[in-house]
Amino acid sequence: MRTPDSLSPAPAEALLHSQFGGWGGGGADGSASGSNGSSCPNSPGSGSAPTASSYALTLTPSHLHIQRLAPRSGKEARLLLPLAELAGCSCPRAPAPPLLVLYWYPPGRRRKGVSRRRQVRAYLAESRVEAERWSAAVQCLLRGVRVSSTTEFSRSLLPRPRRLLLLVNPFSGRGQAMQWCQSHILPMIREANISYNLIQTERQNHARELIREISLPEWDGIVIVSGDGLLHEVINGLMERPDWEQAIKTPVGILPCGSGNALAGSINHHAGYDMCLREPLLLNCCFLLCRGGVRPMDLVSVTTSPTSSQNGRPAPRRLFSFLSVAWGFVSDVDIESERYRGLGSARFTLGTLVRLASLRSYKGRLSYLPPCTVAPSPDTTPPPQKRLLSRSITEGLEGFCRTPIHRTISDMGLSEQRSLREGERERERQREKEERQKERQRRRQRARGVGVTRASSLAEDREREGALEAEEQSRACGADVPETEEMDESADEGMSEKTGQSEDELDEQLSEEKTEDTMRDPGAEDTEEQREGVVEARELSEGYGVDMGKEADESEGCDPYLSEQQMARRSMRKNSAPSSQIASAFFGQASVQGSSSLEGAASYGDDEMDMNGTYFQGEPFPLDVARERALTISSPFRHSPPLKNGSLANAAFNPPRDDLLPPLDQPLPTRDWVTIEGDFVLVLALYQTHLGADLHAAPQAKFDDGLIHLTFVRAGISRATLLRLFLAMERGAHLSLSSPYVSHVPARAFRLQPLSPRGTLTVDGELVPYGPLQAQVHPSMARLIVGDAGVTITRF
Ligand SMILES: Nc1ncnc2c1ncn2[C@@H]1O[C@H](COP(=O)(O)OP(=O)(O)OP(=O)(O)O)[C@@H](O)[C@H]1O
Repeated sequence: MRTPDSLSPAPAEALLHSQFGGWGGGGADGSASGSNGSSCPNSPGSGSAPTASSYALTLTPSHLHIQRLAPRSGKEARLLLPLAELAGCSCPRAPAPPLLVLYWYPPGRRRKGVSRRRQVRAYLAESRVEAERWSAAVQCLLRGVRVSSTTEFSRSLLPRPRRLLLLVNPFSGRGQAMQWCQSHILPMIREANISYNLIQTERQNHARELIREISLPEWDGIVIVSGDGLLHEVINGLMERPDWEQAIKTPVGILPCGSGNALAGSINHHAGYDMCLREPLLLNCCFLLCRGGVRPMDLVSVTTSPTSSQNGRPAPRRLFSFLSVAWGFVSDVDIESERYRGLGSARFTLGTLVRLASLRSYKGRLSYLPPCTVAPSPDTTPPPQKRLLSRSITEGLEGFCRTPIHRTISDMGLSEQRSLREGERERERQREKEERQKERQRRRQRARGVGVTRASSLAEDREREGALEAEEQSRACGADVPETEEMDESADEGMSEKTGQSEDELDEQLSEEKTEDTMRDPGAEDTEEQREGVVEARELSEGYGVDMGKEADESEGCDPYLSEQQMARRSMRKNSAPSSQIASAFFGQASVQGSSSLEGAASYGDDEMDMNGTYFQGEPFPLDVARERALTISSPFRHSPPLKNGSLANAAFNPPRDDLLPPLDQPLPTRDWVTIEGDFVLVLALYQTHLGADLHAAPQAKFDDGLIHLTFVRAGISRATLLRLFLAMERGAHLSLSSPYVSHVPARAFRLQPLSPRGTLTVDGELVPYGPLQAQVHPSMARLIVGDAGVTITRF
């Protein structure tokens, strides 16, 4: 029996005080308690019986104080039972004896993976009326009913029992969902006096269809017993209803039976519990569900590339996400590790090792809108005037590790330029030129070992491209091309970003692991090591009894082991891919293939899926500068009609507008947006604290902070550093890991334009068409059942 320091409640705190007899006698401490449900006093014929013990019970708003009176009363015979650890309470009907039954789930010892234990404690009241009074009082406190020491407790004070719709995916995770329902979930839910209806899903999208149709007022909450994928269906089913505004306010909950269980990990963390997996995690989440606290949760509206034509015209798809958007390493691991599903959450560990062994990078452009800056108070110095014409330059990426850079905007601001007077333009050009020179100077210093990495600017890429092409032409004509400083530098920059001896790598090699290889070093040793890595991963997987199959890998156009020259040229061209290509993809323009593959337009409508379920584009992005400029000065999105797209297009209602984003086929606003362009190992947008139950990837996130937490890792990072990043992520300690390749920034919206022709994109772990994608947060749109921790807004 636990003996806390101050056991006796202050008299003013006491709501009820009575004497009870003992029941059952199974407790090791001699108290009348049963445990683990084997002798549940709910069933009169269960074999339990009155004992000779007697107890004094005192109920306060936060605790139940239990003092054994006989035999052996005293300090050591006291128990302080926090109501926060009770799942429920009951008074079995006649002919059962008048019992007060408490269902207590104290947390396990604070050790990783130790589960909370179920204990049933029963006390025999003098009369049924007394037992019911106590039961009502405890339930009032558990349900948040306002009470005081003068309250006359009775059943009539209680709100009606809660009703939950449980949706179970029997195939999630390792296929244990139904078994865990029987053994853990349903017993606890019954003890909490919750009514439920359980439906097993029969196929993908079954839950989504169901949620679109059902009458929602009948339910106090929709709870999925599965992984995150099924909740994604439910959220989207709710958003596809004509009454979506009301429907999305239905509290949703999750009982983790999947492989990743990211949202469950976030709920577990929010409640203040230690990280755990499998049954301990399930018990924690089920317990929190029974407690019933509800919080607002942000949703992120994601617009993806179209997959199919509607009336001959491809339309973008829109969906709602509660967890993440991933591109590169994270989504690759997620999708490719499907084949190891039998391993449960270990599938991600294995998938990570396999992907690390053959690390890929992807070209692309990431633009994001940082959170609003706080309006300056009158006495503060006004912020420096924004540069009117700026470029997509990212300086000092190491600074990104902690602070967002807000000042960088795209170079597509032709509409802004128009408003400049001639003189201003001239001064601006001059300033730009000076800045470019300074930048070159800085880069030279960095290349000597003290620098930081940078993203290539669109304008500079074009410059380089032009210079390179001119050089090529001259060479083709047999001309002797003078190697000016400008040319040297451009080529050098271009090459340095593409080769194993990049300035960034120099940094990292110098600072942390001089002997380590980097992923894009084309050297023979590197390739050898990669092969070894694959072999190791294969051996590991064989150890698990898993057939790894053939790696889907290294498609044309993104082979990291091309010659330096090829790499530099190819990437220069692709980095310059403009937003016009998105437009042409949507509207089928410029679909004619030119003689050069670079002149054709990519068509997202032609997305294909390979054997691994990976979407890829048939063609790389071509460059169409004229079209891009035309689009750049087109009208801003604010005047455009609300999006009507994807599965929501046919509905006779308006889904919430993405007011921060233009349509996907139009350029982003020039103000406030930051654009980073180059080679990425991964881009991850997360809005929960956890990416998996054991991956604390965004410790700073809150359910309703109105933020998307972006993490991006740029090419050049070594495998060792990437592995360290993921290992540190388990503890949420990765934010302090300093690498110039790793950046963490908050955002309200972002756009991702993959420029590599092949890759995987996932939303909440579900595969979506590969191609441009954009997203915007909609703060506090949904409601999540999270239990008691934090500020409880309401109870369901
Ligand atoms: N009865 C079913 N049969 C086949 N697929 C289903 C069924 N019910 C749901 N699905 C789909 O299965 C996919 C995976 O489900 P879910 O995410 O719940 O499990 P998981 O992948 O094991 O977990 P996690 O997403 O946490 O890794 C989802 O896309 C979901 O839509």
